[in-house]
Amino acid sequence: MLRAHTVAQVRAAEDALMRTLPEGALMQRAAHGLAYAVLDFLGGGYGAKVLLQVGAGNNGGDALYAGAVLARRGVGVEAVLLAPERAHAEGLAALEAAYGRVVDVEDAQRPDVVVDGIVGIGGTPGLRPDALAALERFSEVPVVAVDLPSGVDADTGELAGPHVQAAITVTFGTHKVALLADPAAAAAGAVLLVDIGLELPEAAVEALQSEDVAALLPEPGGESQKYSRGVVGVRTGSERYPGAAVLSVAGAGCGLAGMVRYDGGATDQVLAAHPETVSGAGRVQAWVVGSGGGDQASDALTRSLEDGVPVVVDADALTATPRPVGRHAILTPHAGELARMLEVPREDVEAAPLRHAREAAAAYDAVVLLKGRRTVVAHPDGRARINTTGVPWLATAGAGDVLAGLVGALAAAGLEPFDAASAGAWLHGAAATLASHGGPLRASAVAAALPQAVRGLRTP
Ligand SMILES: NC(=O)C1=CN([C@@H]2O[C@H](COP(=O)(O)OP(=O)(O)OC[C@H]3O[C@@H](n4cnc5c(N)ncnc54)[C@H](OP(=O)(O)O)[C@@H]3O)[C@@H](O)[C@H]2O)[C@@H](O)CC1
Ligand SMILES: [K+]
Repeated sequence: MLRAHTVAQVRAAEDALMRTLPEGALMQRAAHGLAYAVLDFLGGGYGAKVLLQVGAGNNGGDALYAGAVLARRGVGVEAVLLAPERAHAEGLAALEAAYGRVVDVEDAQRPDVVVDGIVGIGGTPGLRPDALAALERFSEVPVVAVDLPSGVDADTGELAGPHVQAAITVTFGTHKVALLADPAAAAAGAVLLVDIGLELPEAAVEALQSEDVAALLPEPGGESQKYSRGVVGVRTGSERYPGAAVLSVAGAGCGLAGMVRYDGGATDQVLAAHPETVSGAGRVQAWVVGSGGGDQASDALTRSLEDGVPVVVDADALTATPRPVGRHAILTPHAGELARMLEVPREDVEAAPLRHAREAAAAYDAVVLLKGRRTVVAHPDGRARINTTGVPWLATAGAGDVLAGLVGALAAAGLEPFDAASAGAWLHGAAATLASHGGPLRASAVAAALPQAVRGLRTP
């Protein structure tokens, strides 16, 4: 499991650890990790040039100490001090002892890499004009961010004005929430975690990794039969929108549940595309409702909720969902749908997906899966997971139908709604990566790649 913590949690863990260590030891661990990450990024030290952007706090201290390590490895290191009187004194002395140079920004040479040590977890969101001006001098040069891309809100992943856009972020001790949650996570680039020995409490936000998903997936045994593996019922699509039914049944038919039952208005098309589907009402262990259901979606939702089994609620059924609906429901909106459900502008949801997913989970007392580049799964008890698999090509019509069906199959197989939603999002993204091969994809190809994504988890 990849874990992200809040600033308060990191501060408490740092304080506890610092009491047991010699002064400055933690910063040395951080700075060495940072320096070696920069060397890797540069592909070697000699002849390379690095410019440090150094703020007034310990984030700048990390950059200065790392600069000293780099300078001793043959890198030409220059440092711009944004607050010269308050720059980390020992870090600055270390840099100068290694023949690094302090320069005014207009005198700096064009570097191969800019190191962003402007602010870390002590920063307020946004960038001050002097920092912005210093960054703009070499705006085309890749940035390695120290701990966080400066300017983002560490605890929420929200933005408040200008911020650093990093190629990589080297973070210390644990991931910060902003490194997982969009829109800030999109500013972090690839994230490298340097272990500095912190003992941390339960995470504020998690991201499932392949081994977590593998451990959650159902495992058929010799005794298994189709009913014991779970039946997933699908009430999506209509005569007018048969495609939604075909695609959600394709997701539900990923093979992780024992059987798919279709009980909607596009039976002929579903059976033609997926002959293994059983048609008509009957007992199921989870329902999938909403997508392409048009006017009948609300009725399908009501009937499905009456069964008391988990219900995946998508698209047309979302606005008809009672508030609260209860914890057997898994709501799967995209930003526009969540905006309508919460009666807020869509841009507000896009600017703060984690916050809005949590608000909706609390308001509906249900698991909410908010689709996006970084899909958020929020539990009404406050837990949240963020999905990191997938490719931009996955933003395509019908992909959400496949996801709803897949999550339904996992719930029918016995996963808790929170696990079904987050494992479903992970597999959906992994299947999209396989289907894409770096190029465009169709939603049906994502569904077709699901067994391969599952197989990939099982191969040692
Ligand atoms: N603690 C530890 O053991 C370890 C900590 N480590 C490192 O320390 C970092 C935290 O350091 P920190 O607490 O000194 O705060 P930090 O992020 O440098 O920023 C505070 C300074 O920035 C300024 N400032 C604020 N907002 C700003 C803005 N928008 N734009 C511009 N400036 C702004 C603010 O100035 P002021 O508001 O006072 O003018 C203040 O002086 C952490 O992220 C990690 O990198 C590692 O070495 C591992 C061990
Ligand atoms: K930074």
